[in-house]
Amino acid sequence: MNWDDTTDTPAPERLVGASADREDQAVEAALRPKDLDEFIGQEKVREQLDLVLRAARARGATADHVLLSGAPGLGKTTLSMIIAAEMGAPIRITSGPAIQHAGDLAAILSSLQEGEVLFLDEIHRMSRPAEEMLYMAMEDFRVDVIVGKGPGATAIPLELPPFTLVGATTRAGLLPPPLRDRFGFTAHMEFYEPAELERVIHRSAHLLDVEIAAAGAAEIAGRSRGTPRIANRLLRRVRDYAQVKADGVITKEIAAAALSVYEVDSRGLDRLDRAVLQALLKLFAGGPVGLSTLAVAVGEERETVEEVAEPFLVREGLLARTPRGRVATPAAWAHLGLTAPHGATGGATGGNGQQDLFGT
Ligand SMILES: Nc1ncnc2c1ncn2[C@@H]1O[C@H](COP(=O)(O)OP(=O)(O)OP(=O)(O)O)[C@@H](O)[C@H]1O
Repeated sequence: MNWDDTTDTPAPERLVGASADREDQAVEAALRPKDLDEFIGQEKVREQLDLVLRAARARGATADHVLLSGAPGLGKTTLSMIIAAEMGAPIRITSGPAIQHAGDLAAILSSLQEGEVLFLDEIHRMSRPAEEMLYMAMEDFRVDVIVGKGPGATAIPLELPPFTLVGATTRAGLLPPPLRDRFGFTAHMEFYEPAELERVIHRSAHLLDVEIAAAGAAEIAGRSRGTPRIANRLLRRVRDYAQVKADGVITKEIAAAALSVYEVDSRGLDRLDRAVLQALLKLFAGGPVGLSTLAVAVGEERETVEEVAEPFLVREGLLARTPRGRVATPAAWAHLGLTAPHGATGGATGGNGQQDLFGT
């Protein structure tokens, strides 16, 4: 496998952050499923992809270009490697931010072997000229390399061997339609169900040679935010705790105790998520409150609250973004074990699910 990615390794992140930190990158290779049968969940995507790949193999052809969209850590890189493995093809890995000039892309494309899989992560972040070069490469397996500058510049056509582009994006909506249309198969990856994450955790525990009880895996799965990468990361932290504080076996109690040390609660909220909810409930009676005011109250940047904490709180149904500001839902009061003050705009009558939240 070839790594062309020259972007910086991201700094270590929150324990429940979905992007890969350095430790993830070091261990993930060992935990990646190697073929479609080993890949857990995403049934529809697997079934459809299986058909696409089998048909291409039967024709002796290169597989169609594939676009994978979905949040970080759901298995896009893993699937691209599986596509290459299933096609018996080598894979080259790069990313949109690493391709700033059309020449960068031309260099990669012109060195591809026949049938090779080119994985382009964060394809929505590629520069415009590179993107335009990619259109022709995808469609005609040809690029025009521009030599020289100004009026004397000439385009030299360069034939490419047939290849399969696997593009990955967290933001499919940001892709220009001409690019989106050139993919023969598009798959959207969903967040995983807790039962699927339990299977991911059991599989990883087996590979890491860690003993884990079913209830221990369920405890970790429930806190993993629907994301295999987070499940694997939490498993490693729980393994440390089990090794230091117990006999190395992960039980439900050990998992819960370990994750409370790391301040990851029963729904996967961390310190920042809870600070935002607590401020919203305790200082602003559940809202509505403006984002900037909320950010000042928790001592964080506005962007941090908006981009780091809020998406998961919204997805979990704990916080709503309304035109009048941020509002806590009844589930938020219940989750923090608080009772809404009578008459609070974002108010509920407590943790019993009765509420008049949007009735005002
Ligand atoms: N379906 C799955 N079954 C088992 N393990 C999985 C699955 N999906 C992902 N994983 C594990 O989760 C980790 C992260 O997966 P991967 O790197 O493929 O995510 P990604 O979507 O490419 O993330 P990013 O968008 O940050 O590049 C890997 O270690 C992989 O082993």
